[in-house]
Amino acid sequence: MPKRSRNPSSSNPLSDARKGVGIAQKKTIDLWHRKSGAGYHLFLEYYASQPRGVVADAADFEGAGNTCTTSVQLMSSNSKAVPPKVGAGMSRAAKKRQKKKAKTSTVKESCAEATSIANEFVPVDDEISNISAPASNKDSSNPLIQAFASKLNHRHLASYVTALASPLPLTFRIRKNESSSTEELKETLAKQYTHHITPVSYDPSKSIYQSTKSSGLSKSTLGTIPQLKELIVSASTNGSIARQEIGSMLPVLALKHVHAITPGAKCLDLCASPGSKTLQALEIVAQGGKGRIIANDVHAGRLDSLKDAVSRSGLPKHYTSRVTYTNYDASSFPPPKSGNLFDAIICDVPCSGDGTIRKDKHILPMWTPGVSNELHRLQLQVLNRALTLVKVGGFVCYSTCSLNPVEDEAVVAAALQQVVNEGGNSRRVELVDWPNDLLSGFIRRPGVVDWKVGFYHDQSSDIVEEGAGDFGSISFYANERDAKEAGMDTNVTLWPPESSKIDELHLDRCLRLLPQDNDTGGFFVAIFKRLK
Ligand SMILES: C[S@@+](CC[C@H](N)C(=O)[O-])C[C@H]1O[C@@H](n2cnc3c(N)ncnc32)[C@H](O)[C@@H]1O
Repeated sequence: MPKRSRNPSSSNPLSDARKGVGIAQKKTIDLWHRKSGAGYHLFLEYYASQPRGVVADAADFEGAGNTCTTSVQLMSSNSKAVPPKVGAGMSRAAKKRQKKKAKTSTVKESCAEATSIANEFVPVDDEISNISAPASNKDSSNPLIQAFASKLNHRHLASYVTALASPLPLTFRIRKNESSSTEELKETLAKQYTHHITPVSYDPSKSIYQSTKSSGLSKSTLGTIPQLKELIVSASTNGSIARQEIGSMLPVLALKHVHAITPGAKCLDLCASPGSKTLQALEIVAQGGKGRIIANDVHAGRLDSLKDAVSRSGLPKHYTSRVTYTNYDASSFPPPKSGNLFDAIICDVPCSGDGTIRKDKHILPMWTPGVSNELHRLQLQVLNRALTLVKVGGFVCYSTCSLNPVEDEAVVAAALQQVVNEGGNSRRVELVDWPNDLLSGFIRRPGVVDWKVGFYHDQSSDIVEEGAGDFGSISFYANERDAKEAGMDTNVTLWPPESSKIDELHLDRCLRLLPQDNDTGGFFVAIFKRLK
C-alpha cells in the first residue's frame, strides 16, 4: 500500500488528499473511509464535543452524568488543539508511546462533574467501554449504533443518536390549489389509515401528515400496505399531496407567516433543485394567476430535474407557468433588470446534509468536519447575495439540513456582521424570531452562540496498514490564529462571535430542529428582515 502525502493546509483533508493523488489511490482512500466506518466515529466525536444546545440539551448532559463515568482531556493551555491520538507518519512504537501519554494525561471525572464541565473540555475517545446501544433502538446492526456503543463519554448524545438510527417517518402535506379535491383524500385517510398516518398535532390546518410512531411506517416500508401506497402515489401524481419532510416545509411556512410569500408575490429560490420549496411557495404565490418564482440552480442537470418535478407535480398549468428557471451561481445572481427587488428569498444552501442521515445512508460513511468548513464560504456568499437582492421590508429565509453550527449560526453571524461593517450604511437587516403562533406545540430549539471548530487529521494510509480500529482524530482550535499556526486552511468566520457581539446578533432567534424532538430530520432555519 503506497503512502500518500498529507497536505497540512487543507480545509478538507479527505477531499484535498484525493486531489493530490492518483485515481487508484483515491479509490483506496474512499474505500477505506467507507469500509472502516471512520465517518461514524468522527461524526460522533465531533458532535459529542459540541456545547449543549447544538444537538443535545442540558437534560441530555445531566442524564448522561447520572449514569456513567467519563474521561475528558483539558485543551492545551494555549487553547490549541487536543493532540491527535496517533500522529501521521509516526512509527508504530511512537504511536503507542503517544497513546499511552494521552491516556495518562486523561483526567477521570465522575459524570456529574463531567456534566458541569463538558462545555469547557473536549472528550478523548480512546476509552472503549462495554456500554450498550440505547435500549429503545432495536437495530443494533446499525453502524451508527455500533460506533456509539463504544463511546462511554458520548452518552449525552443518546437521544440524538437513537433518533438518527431509526428510519424517518413518512410525511407529506396536503396541497392547496384550486383544482385538486383534497377533502375526499382526508376522509379516506381518517377512515382507513388513522393508525398508520395522521395529521401532526401542531398544525392547526391539519394538512401536514406524519406516520404514527406505533406504525413505524417509512418510505421503505410503505409497500407493506399496498392500498395506502397506491393512494399516496396517485395523490402525489394528481397534485393533491406533496411528499416533503417537515424540516423542509419550515422556510416557506415561515415566509408565508410573515407575509413575504403571498398570492402575487415575487420570490427567488436561489438553490432550488429538486424543488420541494419552489413548489410549496408556488402554491401560494400563483394563486389568482399572478406572482412569480425564479427557481435557480447552478447545476444544469439538477435544473432539468427541477423542471421535471414541477411538470410532474400535478399542479395546474396556470400555476406551473409562474415559474422562471435560471442557471446562475447563486453567489453572483444578477439583480433583476426591472430594478424591483424580491419580496421573499429562499436561501436553502448546499450543505453537508448531516440532518438527512435518517434517509440518506451515503452521508455518514464519508463524514468529516472539513466538508462543513469548506461549504461555509459558499454558504456565506450565497446568503450575502440574498440579503442584497431582497427589497426593504422583504424577508430572506436561510436554511440548511445540517446541525453543524459552522454551516448555520456561523454563517448567519458572519452575514449580520458583514452587513453592519459594510460602511455607507446601505443596508440593514435583522434576524426575526420564529413566530410563536406558527406550529405551536412543535418543539424547536434556539440558535447557539457557542460551538467548537474541528479539523480532521486524516490518517487513512497508516490505518489501512495497521488494519484496526483507529480512525484518525479531530482537532479543535479555539481561534483562527491557532488553527492557521497549525497549518489549517481556515477562515475567521468559522468561529463563534466575540462575547461583546452576542447580544446584538440575537442568534437565539434561529431555529434548530433536532431529530429527537418531533421525530424528524435535523434542520436549521434563520429568518432575516431587511430594514433598510
Ligand atoms: C439543499 S439543495 C436545495 C434543496 C431545495 N431547496 C429543495 O427544497 O428541494 C441545494 C441545491 O443547491 C445547488 N447549488 C449548489 N451550489 C450552488 C450555487 N453556487 N448556486 C446555486 N445553486 C447551487 C445544488 O445543485 C442543490 O440543488
